[in-house]
Amino acid sequence: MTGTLTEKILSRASGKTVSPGDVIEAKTDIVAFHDLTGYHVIEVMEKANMVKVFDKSKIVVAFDHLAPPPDVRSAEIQGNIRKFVKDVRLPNFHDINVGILHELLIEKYALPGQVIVAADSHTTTSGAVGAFAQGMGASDVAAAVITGKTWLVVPQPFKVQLKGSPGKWINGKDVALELLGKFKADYFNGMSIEVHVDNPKAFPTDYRATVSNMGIEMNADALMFVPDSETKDYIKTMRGVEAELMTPDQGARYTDEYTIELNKLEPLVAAPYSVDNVKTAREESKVPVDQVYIGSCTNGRISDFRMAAEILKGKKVKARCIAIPSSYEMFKQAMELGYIETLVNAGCIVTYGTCGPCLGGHFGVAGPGEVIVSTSSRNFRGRMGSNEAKVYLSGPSVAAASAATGYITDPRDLQ
Ligand SMILES: CC(C)[C@H](C(=O)O)[C@@H](O)C(=O)O
Ligand code: SF4
Repeated sequence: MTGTLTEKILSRASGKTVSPGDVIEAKTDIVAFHDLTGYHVIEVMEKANMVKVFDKSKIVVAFDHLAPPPDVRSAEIQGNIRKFVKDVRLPNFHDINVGILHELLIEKYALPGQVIVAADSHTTTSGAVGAFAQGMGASDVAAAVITGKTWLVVPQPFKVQLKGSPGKWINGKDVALELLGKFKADYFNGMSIEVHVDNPKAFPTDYRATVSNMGIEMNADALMFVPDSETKDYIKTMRGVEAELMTPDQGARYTDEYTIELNKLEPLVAAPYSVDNVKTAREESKVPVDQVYIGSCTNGRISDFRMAAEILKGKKVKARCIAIPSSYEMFKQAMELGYIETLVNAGCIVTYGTCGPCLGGHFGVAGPGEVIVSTSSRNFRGRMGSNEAKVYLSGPSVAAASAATGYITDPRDLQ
């Protein structure tokens, strides 16, 4: 058999050789939920009178959407989930001070070759380390929590090849937006995207996580990076673990493929109101900006804060700027490296470990008529607050440069 990564992972997980289109039952290596959907997952289990867990060590719970609770209802929901976690004695529980679920999954749990399901669409993020990771609804996740199994349709594999090295201000977001601009938001429906990186160190795990995260915006079932030396180093550095790499076989057959020359990419944005309304940042440079958000499970990692700090060093922001590293670990690293100090001196508001403004939840909801530049995942109408707000998605360099000037700005155009 000459399998793709998708086929190899799903063959292992189902105990038989699979092909695209097969409906399979797969063993799950990690099952996860957060506060907002966890509430429903537990409700489904309770209503079915099946409050049991297939393997406590394989369940991950994190509070992020409602962290810290913005209202009484959120505090109540978190209280109920805390009680569940305590009653069932789940060891992998992360309260409001640890981070966004998807960030914690790649920092602490996900491994190449695993099957991961979680009650959140951006579960694809764990594809950054070569896991087949898919978001599911609360009932499917409840079933996986109870049985350790899930059902899947084996997707059609699509290959993306990344060649060369990206320019100074380019990161994973520009690759994700390049794919969205080229193929549009529904093209990859029923497919899994496998990204092969020619030069592993030129495209680190932080960047990969952004692309995998946006896999769901492309409608892909999964977006996995073929694990390589960079994956091994990342897992070793973050957890001290030697990861085993599962990779596609030589000669694996893909439905189609597409090559991106990283050095040709320009800083991109997705203009309102769609993730695939992609333009260069320069094309939108006349647009005045009210608020900038640097953070989320899409782009809240240390390399994002490095870029933002490099741009904002010694400057004062001209648009309100909210900056939220995606976890305690990312915040701590950013603090130790001086990035938090740089951002605070530039006039940014900084906290950590919340989804907050990404989904218009709290900590900086967009008002009517406001223009927001955000490093997060989605820009549809109403996503970050008012239906009359306009959200432009970008990577951290465009976001920070836009905060510095008060207009959408390509970082290469900064004085
Ligand atoms: C609230 C949750 C169900 C949702 C998701 O599934 O993605 C959220 O995280 C988002 O980004 O829109
Ligand atoms: S940060 Fe945004 S995209 Fe990520 S899980 Fe939270 S709401 Fe969803």
